[in-house]
Amino acid sequence: MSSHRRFTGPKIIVASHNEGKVREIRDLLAPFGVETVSAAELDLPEPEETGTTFRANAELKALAAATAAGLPALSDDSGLAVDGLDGAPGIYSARWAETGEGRDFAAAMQRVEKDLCAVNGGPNGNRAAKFVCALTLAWPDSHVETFQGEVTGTLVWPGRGTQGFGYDPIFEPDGHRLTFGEMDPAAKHAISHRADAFAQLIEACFGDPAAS
Ligand SMILES: O=c1nc[nH]c2c1ncn2[C@H]1C[C@H](O)[C@@H](COP(=O)(O)OP(=O)(O)OP(=O)(O)O)O1
Ligand SMILES: [Mg+2]
Repeated sequence: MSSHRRFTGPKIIVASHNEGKVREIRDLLAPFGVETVSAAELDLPEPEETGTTFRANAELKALAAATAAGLPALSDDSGLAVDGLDGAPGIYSARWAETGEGRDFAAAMQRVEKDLCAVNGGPNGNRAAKFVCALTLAWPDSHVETFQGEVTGTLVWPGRGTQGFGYDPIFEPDGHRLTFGEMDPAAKHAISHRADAFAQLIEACFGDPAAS
């Protein structure tokens, strides 16, 4: 018997204001016939990410949307954690790109590379990193289910590819020679941190109850 609460649909809020993420989450939910509406489409406010962990931020974003709109909401808090930088930028991955008027990921990637070269004494050395994703499904009564996924890889410089979003051009997942920026969306979805967390969410909250 699973102790997870199941999603009984039909409609879910994708509690994110990041278009790249919303697109990926919609792709990942597509096989389950769930109707989605994004927080941006509902004009929901973007809550301040005051948590100190991916989990805490995912939970506060999903709860804010679910309680405001009276519908189950799915959030994603994610980021790039670089081994040699003690896990930075981590939960600050979006904030490293903040310019005051929008986001500049070219600048954020440059900052990662500069900091890593400073630590390593040059472009070689330990370039291991991972992407982490916490997904929370929250209900209007404040029940939450949270799952965390990750994918390990290596940082390349300069970045390559124009697919995906955020830090994708500099991240080469282990066992692959393409960066996430060079991969087709389907190839990224097969191995990403978001897909890893998603598989756990689907199994716990969307799977066939008779099968568990
Ligand atoms: O697959 C990814 N490929 C590349 N970069 C990624 C990925 N996943 C997270 N990231 C980076 C960029 C993103 O902006 C930040 C997450 O920050 P995070 O606060 O969770 O999301 P966000 O502010 O962009 O949207 P929102 O909070 O409305 O969901 O980490
Ligand atoms: Mg955010």
